This record gives sequence, C-alpha cells and structure tokens, in this order.
Amino acid sequence: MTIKTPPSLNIPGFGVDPLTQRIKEKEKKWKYKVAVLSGKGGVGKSTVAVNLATALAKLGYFVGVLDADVHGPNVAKMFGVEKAEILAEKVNDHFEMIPPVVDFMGQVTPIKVMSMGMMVPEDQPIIWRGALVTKALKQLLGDVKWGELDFMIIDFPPGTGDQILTVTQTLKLDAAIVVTTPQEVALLDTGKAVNMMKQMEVPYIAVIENMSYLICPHCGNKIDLFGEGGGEKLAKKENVDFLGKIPIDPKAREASDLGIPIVLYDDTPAAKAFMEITQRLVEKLEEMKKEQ
Ligand SMILES: Nc1ncnc2c1ncn2[C@@H]1O[C@H](COP(=O)(O)OP(=O)(O)OP(=O)(O)O)[C@@H](O)[C@H]1O
Repeated sequence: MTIKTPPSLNIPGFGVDPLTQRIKEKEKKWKYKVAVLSGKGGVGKSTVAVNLATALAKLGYFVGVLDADVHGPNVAKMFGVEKAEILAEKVNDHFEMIPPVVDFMGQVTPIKVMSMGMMVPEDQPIIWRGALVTKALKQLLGDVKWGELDFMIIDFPPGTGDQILTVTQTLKLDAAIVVTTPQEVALLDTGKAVNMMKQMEVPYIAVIENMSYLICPHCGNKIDLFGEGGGEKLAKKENVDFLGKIPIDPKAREASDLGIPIVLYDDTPAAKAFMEITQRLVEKLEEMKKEQ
C-alpha cells in the first residue's frame, strides 16, 4: 500500500478558527500584554494584578484586565464590578461583550475589566471541563470590545496548568510577573511558574514578593513573618528580574473586600511599594520596546 502525501492544509480562510483570528486582530491594539501568575494559590496574585492595573491607570495609561482564573474569579469583586451588567453588541456574524469600566466611588477610571465573576452568582462554582474553560477564556479575549489599550493585564489561575498554556499560546505576551511569598514552599512552586514562562519564551519575566514583612502598628518595627529575601534569591537563581517587595498591609485585605485597590490609599506602605514596582515595570518594558 502506498501512503499518499497529505494535501496541503494551507487553504485561504481555513486553519485558524474565527475566534483565534479575532484575538490576533485585537491584540494588535494592545501595546503591552502582561500576565500575572503564581506557582501557588493565595499568595496575592489577584491583589497584585488589580493594584498593578490601578497604578498604571494612576500613571495615565489605558488598561484592560482579564481575569483568566475561570474557576476562582476574584478580580471583579476586587474592582467592585461583580454585579455590573454585561451588554453585548452584534459585530458582523457574532456578538461582542462590552467590558464594564471601573469606577471608584463615582470616579471613572481608564480600566476595563472582564471576568467570569461577573457572569455567575458569587456562590456558584464553575464546574467545567478543560475544553469549555479554554473556549470561555478565548471568548473573554476575542469576543470582548477591548479597543485600544496601553496594557492588557491577565490574571492567571494559580499553578502551571491548561488555562495558562491556552492564553500563552494564543497571545504573544510581553511580560510575565510571577508573584510569590517569601516561604520555601511558595518559592519552589514559583520556580516552576518562572520556568514555564521561560519555556513559553516570554521576553520579560520578573518576580514580585508579596506579604514580605509587616510593620508593627505599635512600635513601627519591621517583622519578617514568612522569612526574608526569598523572592530576590529566587529571581537571582533563575536569572530573571526582581521588581520589589510588598508588605503585609491589613488595609490591603480590607480594601479588596470593599472593591477599592490598596494603591489608592496613598499613604500606606503597600501603596508606595505598588507605585514603585509599577514604575519599574513600565521603564523595563519601554526600554525593551526601544531595543526592538
Ligand atoms: N500585601 C498584602 N497585605 C495584606 N493582605 C493581602 C496582601 N496581599 C494579598 N492579601 C490578601 O490575601 C488574600 C489572598 O489574596 P489574592 O486573592 O490576591 O491571592 P491569589 O494568589 O490571587 O489567590 P488565588 O489562589 O485565589 O488565585 C486576599 O484576602 C487579599 O486581600
């Protein structure tokens, strides 16, 4: 039996599905695509994504935030838009959702956000298998009227799973910010996340250490609750940038429950740390763009 050469699959209009095609078109309008991830849950990844986006808005940038944590979406609540009504518009042969614009106490911001958290009641789990999650994620990218953005921030689920692979293979990320806490267990998992981003050839990878220390409200001394300097050591070992440390700030938890990012509380140590880290990130990305 002779095996025939397969026919060429290079047929115009075929090969790439229309949704992926729409994502490719949309991403041309986003200057920087930045993913926020962590090897381990609960280290403050969403807190970092939300505050990074708000700090960028404070610096005058237009920002989109995609909550890619389909199974545990918290971003909408942290921005206070979990009850926002999602409108849709017909565009040619499909519908596109209009992302809600974040406002803080009536003050409109240049932040648009999309999250599964806006589409399901707060107490309902999303019990979907991989293929459905992948489709939902792609729709949150390609079937949303994001428009022109300076930054698209993507809050990934914890770990190194399927959903991260899907987005990283679909979009050409400019940067991956890996969030860790200083403990050994968190650092082991963070190393895996850093290596995944290296394998996916993301051009800029950096570590942020969250919950680094606590300032005693009574004596003002710095207390290293979870050890010291782990994030910086990991960044050195993996040969990636270290963007900085964010202290434990009781106001951060309070603020995120109220839907107000801590970075808006100007006088807090966490707000100052977020602003400095964001400025450092912008400088790095601008430098990289110039070199290209
Ligand atoms: N620097 C900080 N100071 C005080 N509380 C913080 C800080 N960072 C995060 N938190 C709080 O820790 C909790 C977990 O944070 P967050 O939801 O951002 O973590 P996560 O890594 O995204 O979690 P998940 O595993 O669900 O994705 C939240 O209540 C948040 O307000």
